[in-house]
Amino acid sequence: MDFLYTYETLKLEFPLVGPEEAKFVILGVPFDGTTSFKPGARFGPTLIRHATLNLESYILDYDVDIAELPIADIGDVAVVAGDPRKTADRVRETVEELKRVNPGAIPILLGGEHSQTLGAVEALKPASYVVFDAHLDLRESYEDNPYNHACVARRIGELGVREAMFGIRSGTREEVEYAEREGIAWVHARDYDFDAFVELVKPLPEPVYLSVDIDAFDLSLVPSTGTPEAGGLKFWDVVEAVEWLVENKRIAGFDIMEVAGSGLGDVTALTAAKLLFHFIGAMGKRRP
Ligand SMILES: N=C(N)NCCCCNCCCN
Ligand SMILES: [Mn+2]
Ligand SMILES: [Mn+2]
Repeated sequence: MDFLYTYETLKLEFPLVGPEEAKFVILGVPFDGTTSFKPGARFGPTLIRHATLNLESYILDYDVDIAELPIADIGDVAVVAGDPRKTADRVRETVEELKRVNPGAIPILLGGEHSQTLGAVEALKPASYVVFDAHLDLRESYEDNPYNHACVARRIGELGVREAMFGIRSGTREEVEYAEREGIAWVHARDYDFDAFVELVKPLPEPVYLSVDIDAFDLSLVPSTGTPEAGGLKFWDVVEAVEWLVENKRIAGFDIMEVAGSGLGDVTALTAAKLLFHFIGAMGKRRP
């Protein structure tokens, strides 16, 4: 099947199925047009796919071989250079097209900057948005653009989607006050633990869209990202939360965003690829 806005790319190395029969559908969004500090997230989708070549498809934690699961990869979205809204429109239209041909598919976005999560959320209309991020992303506008990566959670909340954020350690006073006014729950990275995650996420309505801005992890794991911040989360802390979420909530979609880098085998892409495999593996382990 051909999508209006996608083109073929490097693929994962195990047998992939078509988007019509897949359970998981990977879509790259190589966009970094509003990156404000470190560029390179446009290379994220390719770097993550390449990093997966280094990993075993068998997830020994779960006794699941994801190569046996129905996964499709529909390539990357053709971005509109410098325009986060028009590119997110293409993401939205691509995900809408996918859901028309395969309503049961779970889209997995590989970014590319966080602004593009909006397109997937607009298409999927989840009841809740659970996000791991160093940043609140609740700015009204940043660098004269309301669709800047620093505004994505505000745009999503304006759609009426409930939000819970984890790993936060950066934001403005206005964003903190906005979160307070709007009842947006967030946990500072220094206060994060599994119990705090379950306590906030358990009452959220389903389905849930799970977004991981890779800068939620500690800087040692993700040196190549758009707006790096020290003092982040540990890898297995996030995986443990993902496992609980997958087991206890219906998932509308998933993404791993803000993976930048300039070379193959980049540490940040390896972290993202491992997380990707654990998400798919945990979904594969879940009772039908
Ligand atoms: N959501 C985000 N990634 N936010 C980052 C926005 C840019 C913050 N730089 C502020 C620099 C002030 N000197
Ligand atoms: Mn961030
Ligand atoms: Mn973000």
